[in-house]
Amino acid sequence: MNPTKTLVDVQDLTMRFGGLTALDRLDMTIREGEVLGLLGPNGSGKTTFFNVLTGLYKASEGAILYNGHDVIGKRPQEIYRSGVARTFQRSRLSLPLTVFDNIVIGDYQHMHHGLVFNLFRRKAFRAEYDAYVQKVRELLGIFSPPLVDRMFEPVETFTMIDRRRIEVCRALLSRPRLLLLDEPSAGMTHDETHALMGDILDVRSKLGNLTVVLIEHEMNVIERITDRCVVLNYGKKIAEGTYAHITSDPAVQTAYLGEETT
Ligand SMILES: Nc1ncnc2c1ncn2[C@@H]1O[C@H](COP(=O)(O)OP(=O)(O)OP(=O)(O)O)[C@@H](O)[C@H]1O
Repeated sequence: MNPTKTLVDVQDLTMRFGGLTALDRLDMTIREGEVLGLLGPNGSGKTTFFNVLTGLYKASEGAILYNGHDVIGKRPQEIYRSGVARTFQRSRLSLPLTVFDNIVIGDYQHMHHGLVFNLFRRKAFRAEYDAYVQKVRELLGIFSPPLVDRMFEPVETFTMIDRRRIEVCRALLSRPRLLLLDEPSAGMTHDETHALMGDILDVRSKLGNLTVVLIEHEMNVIERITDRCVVLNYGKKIAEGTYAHITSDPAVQTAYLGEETT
């Protein structure tokens, strides 16, 4: 891990939806190993940036160089396989399914699934299944040990914070190099958020080479866990730097409050 190395280089990135410009000639970098906060008022383009970076949307103009290669035009699975994983603002868990099923679902393209494979290669299927059980057990053991013994229980029996943990584990299953977290604290109490952020910092130090970009409205979370922040407004970058730097920036205060504060 090299904290001065640029992992993602965003160049002149523009995303238009009809007449609306959600990202407007955005230039920014994500450094290897950092926790970067992506901030901005509602509708400023934060989630759109994640959607472009993960291949869900194709940018109108510009480039995103991830590890030196432009991801624009690549399929989401290709980008995922190259080491970019994410969580979503709204929960995407299937509540009746177990923790295990929910975690491996994200990785299903790697599995040799399919009727023919299952029918004629039962042993191979069993071996693959067992390997996944082992992988999930290991990951839960690192990220959230109390969940290990409950990995075959349905997600609907878990608390909100555990559900969020399960979503983060799903994103971590592929052992990504870049983890994108879209408002992980949404719908949780202050204490739950505090605990989840502690887990994320913890897993980062245990897994080693992991870069994190965090979209978050809770400023105390941003202050606690980010190394650097980028602030967007109307799809443009209006500030960049440490938490102390960006919160004292008049342009940021204006964007959030509608007027400058002293
Ligand atoms: N698929 C889409 N089609 C049309 N407009 C979209 C689409 N996705 C996003 N937008 C618009 O792009 C702008 C940026 O949205 P985006 O969701 O990226 O903002 P955000 O900063 O993540 O906001 P929030 O903090 O509320 O989640 C908004 O005006 C939004 O309505």
